[in-house]
Amino acid sequence: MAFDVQIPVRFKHCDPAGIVFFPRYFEMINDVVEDWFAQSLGTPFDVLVKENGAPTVEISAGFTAPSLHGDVLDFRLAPVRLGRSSVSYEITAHCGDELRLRCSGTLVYIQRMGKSQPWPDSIRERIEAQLPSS
Ligand SMILES: CC(C)(COP(=O)(O)OP(=O)(O)OC[C@H]1O[C@@H](n2cnc3c(N)ncnc32)[C@H](O)[C@@H]1OP(=O)(O)O)[C@@H](O)C(=O)NCCC(=O)NCCSC(=O)c1cc(O)c2ccccc2c1O
Repeated sequence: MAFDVQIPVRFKHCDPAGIVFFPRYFEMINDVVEDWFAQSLGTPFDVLVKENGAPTVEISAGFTAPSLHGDVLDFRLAPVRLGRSSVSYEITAHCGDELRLRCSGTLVYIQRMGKSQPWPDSIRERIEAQLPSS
């Protein structure tokens, strides 16, 4: 099961050529992950960061076509591997039928500013239910 969210391309995302500048894609990707936690895993980041964190330890992306101011991007996040404290995901963004980006990332549940911690059961159960084999 995947998590879907739309992000409109705004003026703030674009370079002077009118296309999305790549760091803005990484901010969008983080927004998608934040929305996934809040809407699908039952843990908004503002709650999570009070005593914990979820920093990214690995991320890679490929950009297959430019996005323009006014485009609406359909982001899809799917968790692909769940470990003791880590989760790996894949994200795609399409505009209509056109693929704009692919991203793979891993984040780790930590004690605030500290070491990795096992996922709480409430989050683990929700991620497990979304893995491809479920
Ligand atoms: C995150 C670390 C503290 C982990 O180090 P630690 O020594 O505690 O744990 P391990 O090294 O044993 O690994 C635990 C776990 O992670 C997997 N893992 C580690 N590195 C990688 C990697 N490169 N690729 C893939 N997987 C990796 C490892 O296999 C283990 O998996 P298990 O599932 O088996 O447990 C330490 O790595 C660290 O501090 N890294 C730096 C992180 C960082 O600075 N990232 C830069 C951006 S910060 C950021 O993105 C961010 C920060 C926040 O505070 C957030 C808070 C809330 C939400 C989002 C945040 C956020 O995005």
